[in-house]
Amino acid sequence: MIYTVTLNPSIDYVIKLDTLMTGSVNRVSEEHVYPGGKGINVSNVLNELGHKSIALGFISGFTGQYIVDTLKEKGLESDFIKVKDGFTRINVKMKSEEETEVNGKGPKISETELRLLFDKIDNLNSDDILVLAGSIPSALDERLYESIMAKIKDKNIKVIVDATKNLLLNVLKYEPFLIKPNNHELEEMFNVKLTSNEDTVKYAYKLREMGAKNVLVSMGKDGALLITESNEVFLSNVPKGIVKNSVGAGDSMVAGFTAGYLNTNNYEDALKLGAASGSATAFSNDLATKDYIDSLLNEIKVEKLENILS
Ligand SMILES: Nc1ncnc2c1ncn2[C@@H]1O[C@H](COP(=O)(O)OP(=O)(O)O)[C@@H](O)[C@H]1O
Ligand SMILES: O=P(O)(O)OC[C@H]1O[C@](O)(COP(=O)(O)O)[C@@H](O)[C@@H]1O
Repeated sequence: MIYTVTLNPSIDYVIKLDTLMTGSVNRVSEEHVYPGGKGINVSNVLNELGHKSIALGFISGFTGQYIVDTLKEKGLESDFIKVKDGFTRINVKMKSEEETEVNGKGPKISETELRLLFDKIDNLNSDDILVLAGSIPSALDERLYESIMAKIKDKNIKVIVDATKNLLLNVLKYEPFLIKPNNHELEEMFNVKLTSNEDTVKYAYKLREMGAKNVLVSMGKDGALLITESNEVFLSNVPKGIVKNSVGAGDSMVAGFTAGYLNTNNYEDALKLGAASGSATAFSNDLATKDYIDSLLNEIKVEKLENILS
């Protein structure tokens, strides 16, 4: 079974405005509400691609209930822990000339509630896949993903981590199966400016050397680079399309990659399905549908880059 963990889910309130003017009243031209948070998005797109998963994490209040209800309506399985404090956050995504995001903080998680999550993770078996994705509520320890991985390290579970900075760097010693930073997060981690594929591969390879088995760097409209566990390097393009809402593109890529790998055990196929899923979401208001992903697949070209690792 695939388990996704979203410690800090969200309702994504996506609005479109012709112009965003700070300091004045703005009126939206379009508005959409989606259950969000990285692990939940991964579960959604996995479901589209025919792979069942169980969404774990913490929810709270009326906003949390909306997430549970919506996932249920879509036929997704979840096993969230209901926390007492506050409410599941609302993340505002504003689309005008530029994309502006305001992400909420999320509720406080108590020690007892956290222990309940560890109990659930304790029940995972060696054939399972665990996706740890997104930020953690501010009151929780930055080493939380690390503690989860330490707990399951002898179980041979494939762990996929999509997180930033120390949250990600701290887990590398436990050799996650896949990590997916985007190019900006990679720059931030090494305090560098990446100006070429060679540069990106160089820094992505450092994450391989620090323990990650496969490193997938998503680069928005410039596609994605993958360094596999046998140090093969692949570059994927992006298909043609009009960007509507790139929120969730990275999560869709993680889901597509995971589904592709499970389908054929082949990293090129995984990258292709990941790239098609990411772009299909970027070209949609909501997350990608299977039909749309399938229709973009034959436009995805994956190129093997030789002699790029020095
Ligand atoms: N503007 C875009 N045009 C086409 N494809 C895109 C676009 N933005 C994202 N994608 C696809 O989705 C993937 C993940 O997007 P990215 O923005 O890099 O991730 P994240 O959401 O984690 O920042 C990209 O590697 C690409 O395949
Ligand atoms: O947990 P974080 O890092 O605050 O991110 C949460 C946000 O990320 C998303 O999961 C989208 O992530 P991506 O655009 O990186 O795929 C939104 O649904 C959510 O609002």
